[in-house]
Amino acid sequence: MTPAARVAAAIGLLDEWLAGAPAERLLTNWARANRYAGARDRAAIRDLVFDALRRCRSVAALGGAQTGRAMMIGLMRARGEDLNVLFTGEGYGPAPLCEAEWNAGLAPDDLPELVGCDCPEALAPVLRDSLGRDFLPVMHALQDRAPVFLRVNTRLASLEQARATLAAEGIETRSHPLSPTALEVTSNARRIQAGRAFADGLVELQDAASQAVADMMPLIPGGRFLDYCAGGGGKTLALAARGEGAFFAHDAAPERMRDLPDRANRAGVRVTIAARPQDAGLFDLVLCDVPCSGSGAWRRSPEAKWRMTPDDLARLTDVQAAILDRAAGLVGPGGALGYATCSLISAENGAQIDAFVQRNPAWRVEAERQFSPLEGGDGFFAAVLRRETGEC
Ligand SMILES: C[S@@+](CC[C@H](N)C(=O)[O-])C[C@H]1O[C@@H](n2cnc3c(N)ncnc32)[C@H](O)[C@@H]1O
Repeated sequence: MTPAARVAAAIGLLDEWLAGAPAERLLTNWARANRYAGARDRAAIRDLVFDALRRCRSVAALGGAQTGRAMMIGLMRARGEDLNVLFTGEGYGPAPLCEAEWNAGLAPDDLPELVGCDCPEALAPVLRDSLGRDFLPVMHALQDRAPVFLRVNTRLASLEQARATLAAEGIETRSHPLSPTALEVTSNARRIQAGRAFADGLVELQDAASQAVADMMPLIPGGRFLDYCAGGGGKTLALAARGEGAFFAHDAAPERMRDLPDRANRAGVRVTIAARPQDAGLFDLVLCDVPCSGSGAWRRSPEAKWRMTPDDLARLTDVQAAILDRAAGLVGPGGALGYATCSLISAENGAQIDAFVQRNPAWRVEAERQFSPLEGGDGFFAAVLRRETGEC
């Protein structure tokens, strides 16, 4: 496909997204319906769609309308591309711009602040409150693609061994200060999942701040550890790679853990799926990586930024509080309760922990940390709590 034909495909997909369809499903269906498109075309179209979604407000304003076509015009304007080359109407490319389109759209310097930083209007007050002076730098950081990070499975390889195996496949990496197991991929990220290092369990795809959250969780040798909101099991595997013990994974939606047994096998660790953790005894650590706004990960999942409402946020904070209260009952004497979100919003983070301690005065905060996208990884929050009296 020509670059112009890819732009035309992205325009169609963005129109469907604006009508309410989820981006991932649209891209999958598009690939099925257009078998002539190769892997490079699919990747390029995906990048165009996601680049536009990260900057949905600003590219629509630069293009002059909230349509797929205007968003692509706006994105190309933001990139300084020549619209006469991409919008020719030749082959499968989009039609040339009409007079009105040439004149439509704001200049970059005229974008209102929230539009220019692609902040959702309804969540702007809580984001401003939560981020303080970092509000604008963080919102601007979330307009760009996230770096690709790997977690080295130090049970199977050292950082240097993993780097060498990756380099032999043309995948260049560098270490990252957020976690001693993190490698930032600097070239050929698309080769990772087909490569040896990945197939042999030496590395997993995992954001560096997500790894740092797992690093913060206290493990004791031979202990019993529960990942209470395990999802795909990224944090379960990061914990299990750190030491010996019995690792359990639970999720209210067990189908999300479908791939976890295979991933654990590949990583050389054992993870027990706990359908009813309340029947599995007490634990030395219960980690609650709770459902959240995902605001720290909006670079990876940009549509969540535009679809989340303040009501959704209020519902989520209720769920988070209920999960913490339930999980606290699964922690044994002297054990720890871990809490994590990939959120930048304090109602889901520090305020949630403060409220938990108010409801449960026997617990104290042992560690607490907000990770900012300005540090390179996703925005994450993590806290470790311990019951002071040892009673349960
Ligand atoms: C942020 S995701 C977890 C991501 C995962 N820990 C990882 O690192 O890949 C939150 C998970 O919480 C699960 N969840 C939602 N409500 C829950 C509940 N009441 N109890 C347990 N899990 C819940 C969701 O199904 C979802 O998989």
